[in-house]
Amino acid sequence: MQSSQDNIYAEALGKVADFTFDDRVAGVFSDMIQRSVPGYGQIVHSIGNFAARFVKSDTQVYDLGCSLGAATLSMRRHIGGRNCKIIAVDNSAAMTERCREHLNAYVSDTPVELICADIRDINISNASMVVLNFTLQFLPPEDRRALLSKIYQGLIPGGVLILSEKLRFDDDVIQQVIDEHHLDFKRANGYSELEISQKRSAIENVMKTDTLAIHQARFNEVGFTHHNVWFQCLNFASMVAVK
Ligand SMILES: Nc1ncnc2c1ncn2[C@@H]1O[C@H](C[S@+](CC[C@H]([NH3+])C(=O)[O-])CC(=O)[O-])[C@@H](O)[C@H]1O
Ligand SMILES: O=C(O)C(=O)Cc1ccccc1
Repeated sequence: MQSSQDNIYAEALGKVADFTFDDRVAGVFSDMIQRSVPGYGQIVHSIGNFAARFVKSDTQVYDLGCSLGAATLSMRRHIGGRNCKIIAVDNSAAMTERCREHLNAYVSDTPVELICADIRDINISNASMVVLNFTLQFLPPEDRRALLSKIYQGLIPGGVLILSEKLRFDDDVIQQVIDEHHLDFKRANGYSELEISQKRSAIENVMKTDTLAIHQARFNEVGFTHHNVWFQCLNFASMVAVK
């Protein structure tokens, strides 16, 4: 298990291709997400605490878009002895291969079923907790509501969804102020102007962010009556919804 520094966009690329979760990205993903997403470590840590409170015996737990398994590992540490299964799903083979190594590096009595599949195609049932930690933003916007509805239907009463997302803001001034602050965070973490602008070009077609109002409306549409932001740092927020 080897984790390297992200220098994917360090050299000038003639044409910047759309961002994909390929082998190169998977190899540096841990470094990339920690240097790009303020609050990521705190969110992953807190997901473990939510699991300790919400995960019920004899139920299932889902980590949708699990990447290297950070949220799965955090939850698994807190839910031993409950006869639960964690179902971790990602459609990147490069990610799931590395995720398997991470999961195998620790012992636990909670089995993890790791599936390389599209989260739009899996069944969700008997779930006491579902995590979408920075994954929904990569689905085509028109597919997001159906996924959230499937999650709502698959949760048991009292079950919880943790949804973390990069936000966009309707107010242009606020958008600019917060975006610039986020870029300062990336600069402070060692990313150059070239890396920042090439990464931006790479993700602009594949990551269509929603406003908080859109997330709230969607929660209501699919049936969640209890939901709120529980963490926000700049344009990165994590929401909790309870069935
Ligand atoms: N349709 C899809 N089906 C399955 N997986 C998908 C799909 N679309 C994207 N992915 C996967 O969603 C993950 C998003 S990263 C999640 C971080 C992780 N949750 C973490 O807590 O470290 C967030 C980021 O890179 O900002 C990638 O691994 C994709 O392959
Ligand atoms: O890098 C960024 O600016 C982001 O918005 C977050 C991100 C982090 C990791 C992969 C894709 C997007």
